[in-house]
Amino acid sequence: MAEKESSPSETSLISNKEETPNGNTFDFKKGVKNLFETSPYMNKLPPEFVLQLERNPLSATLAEIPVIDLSGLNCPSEIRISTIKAISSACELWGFFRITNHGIKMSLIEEMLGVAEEFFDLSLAEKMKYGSEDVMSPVRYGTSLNTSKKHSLHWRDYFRHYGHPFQHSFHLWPEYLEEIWQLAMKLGCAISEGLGLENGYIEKSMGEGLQILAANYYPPCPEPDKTLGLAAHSDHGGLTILMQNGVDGLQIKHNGEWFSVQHVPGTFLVNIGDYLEILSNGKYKSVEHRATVNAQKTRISVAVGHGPELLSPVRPAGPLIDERERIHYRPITYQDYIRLQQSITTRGKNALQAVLINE
Ligand SMILES: O=C(O)CCC(=O)C(=O)O
Ligand SMILES: [Fe+2]
Repeated sequence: MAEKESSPSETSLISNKEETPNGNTFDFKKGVKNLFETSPYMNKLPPEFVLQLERNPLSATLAEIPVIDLSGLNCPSEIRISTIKAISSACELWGFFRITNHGIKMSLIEEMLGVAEEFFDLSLAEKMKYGSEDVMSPVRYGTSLNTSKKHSLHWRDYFRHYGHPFQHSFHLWPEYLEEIWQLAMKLGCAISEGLGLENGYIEKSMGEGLQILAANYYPPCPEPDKTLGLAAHSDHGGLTILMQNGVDGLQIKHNGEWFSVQHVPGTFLVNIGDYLEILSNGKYKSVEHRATVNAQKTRISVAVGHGPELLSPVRPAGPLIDERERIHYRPITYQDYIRLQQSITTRGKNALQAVLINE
C-alpha cells in the first residue's frame, strides 16, 4: 500500500503568512533557504511542514542498486549486448540504476553544481524574478511542490529550466545540459534495443522532445524526521539523470519499501519515469522516489528529465502491441500529462493511475 504523506492541513487554507510555533510570521513563498537564514535559532519545524509519515523517513535501509558500466556500449558486440541486457534488467527490476564510465568529466559536474549553488545564493529579489506559478513556464523558481495549490509544505527550493530543444538559453549554462542530452540519447537507444524496438525508437521520440533541468536546494532542517524535502513521486518524463553535492537524501521505493540511495561522486543515478512506463505498456515501471532532509548540511541535487515533445501523445509503442497484448494506458499529450502530475499535490504515482486503464 502506498504510504500516505499528506497531512490534515493539506485541505486547509495556507495563507502566505503564517505564525510559526516561535510566534514568528513567515512568508512561505520566499522559500526554505530564506526561512533557514532568517530564523537562525529555529529548533522546531513550523507545523505547515509537518507531514504524516508512517515511519521515520531517516531510518530507511540502504539499497544495493544495479551498477552499469556504460563503456560496455562502445565495446565489441558481446559486451555491448550484455550491457544492454544489464540495462534492460535494471529497468525491469528496479527502474533505477547507477552508471559509471559515462564519459562526463568530473569538472563539468562540479561546474554545474557550482552554478546551481550560485543561483540559490542570489538575493531573494533576484531569484523571485523567475518565480512563476505556471507549471509550464520554461524557467521557474519556487519552493515546496506547487504553491498555487493548498498542501503541506516540503523543505525544498527549486529552479527549473527547459533545456533541449529550447537552445536560446543554452549559452547561460555549462555544457552540462548538452552532454547529459547525449547521454540520455545513448541510454534511450540501449533501452529501445532492450525492449526489442527498432533501433533508436526512444532516442527518436526523446530526440525531438523536452529536456528539463531541476536544481533542488534543501537547507538544514530542524526536525528532519518529521518532513521531506520532496514528496514521493515518479518523474513525468522517460529518463531522469540525477546527481548531487556530497550530501545524501534520495530514497526510492522498491518492492513496496523505502530504501536510501547513496551517491557515489562522479557517477549518475538514472531512473525510469512515467513516459517510459507508458511507452513500454507497463513492462518497465517508473520508480517512486523522494528526498529526505537533514539537520546539518545543505543538500543540492540536479535532476535532468527527458521526455517527448510537449504536444506529442504519450501512449504505448505501437510495435510492442500485438493482438494478444492489452493496452494498459489511455493516450494523453505530454503537456497535459505534465499539467496533471503537477496539479496533484499528493503526487506518488497518482497521475499515472489516472491514465491507467482498469481491467
Ligand atoms: O533530490 C533528489 O535526490 C531527487 C530530485 C527529484 O526527484 C526531482 O527533481 O525530480
Ligand atoms: Fe524526481
